[in-house]
Amino acid sequence: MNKITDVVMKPLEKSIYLKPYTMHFTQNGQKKTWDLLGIHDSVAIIIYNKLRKVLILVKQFRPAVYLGTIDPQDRQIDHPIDTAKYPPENGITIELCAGIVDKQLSLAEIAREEILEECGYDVPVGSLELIGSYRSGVGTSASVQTAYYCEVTDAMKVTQGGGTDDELIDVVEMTVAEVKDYVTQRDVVNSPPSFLFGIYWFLLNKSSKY
Ligand SMILES: Nc1ncnc2c1ncn2[C@@H]1O[C@H](COP(=O)(O)OP(=O)(O)O[C@H]2O[C@H](CO)[C@@H](O)[C@H](O)[C@H]2O)[C@@H](O)[C@H]1O
Ligand SMILES: [Mg+2]
Repeated sequence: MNKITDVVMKPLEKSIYLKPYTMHFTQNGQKKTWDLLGIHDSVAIIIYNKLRKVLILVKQFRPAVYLGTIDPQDRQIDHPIDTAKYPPENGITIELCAGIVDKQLSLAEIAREEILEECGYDVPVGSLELIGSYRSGVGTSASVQTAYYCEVTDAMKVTQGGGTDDELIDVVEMTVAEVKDYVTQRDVVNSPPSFLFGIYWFLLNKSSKY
């Protein structure tokens, strides 16, 4: 996919993607604090190619997932990460096509753009079926993610996809049987809860129709 080298952790200085805070509050008269990260809202799309009966998914290297595979004593600031001991491939996930809400467009328009940029399908915005919105996390960061369902055909495929600018994304196709095996495996599923939600939503609401 792509070769990851020269990995080293540095302290966060400033970021346009996340804002660290401590919230101070009083609950039932008791003073408390909670450490938090402010992050963007997002959209995610379950894409089904109805002609070839495959789900269209994305595979990419996720630094946060990779970090989670590294023992705390081996990820100290300014100490190079041993990529022989911790293979970067362990940071590669399978996910729904998804993107952050960072433009003045409707959520459905942002979803349409992500489908085109990441997966290469040019879909009419009206073909997106709204599934619903939920909290992306509740511990240290929480934003709203809105999920859509979209059916595509090969005639809508206009590019290879793969993301924009410096994004490196592989488009992956999985049959319903393959995705069922993937989400029910005993090993850790290297995918976020939003992916599991989307796949189970599809299996419950759509897959029996095909
Ligand atoms: N912390 C960071 N540091 C540096 N660059 C960053 C960054 N966050 C974003 N970026 C940049 O912005 C781009 C954002 O990509 P997307 O809009 O496709 O969102 P993404 O799929 O990562 O997350 C969406 O999809 C996944 C689900 O698969 C959700 O977990 C997530 O909340 C949602 O926003 C990245 O490719 C990168 O260039
Ligand atoms: Mg994305």
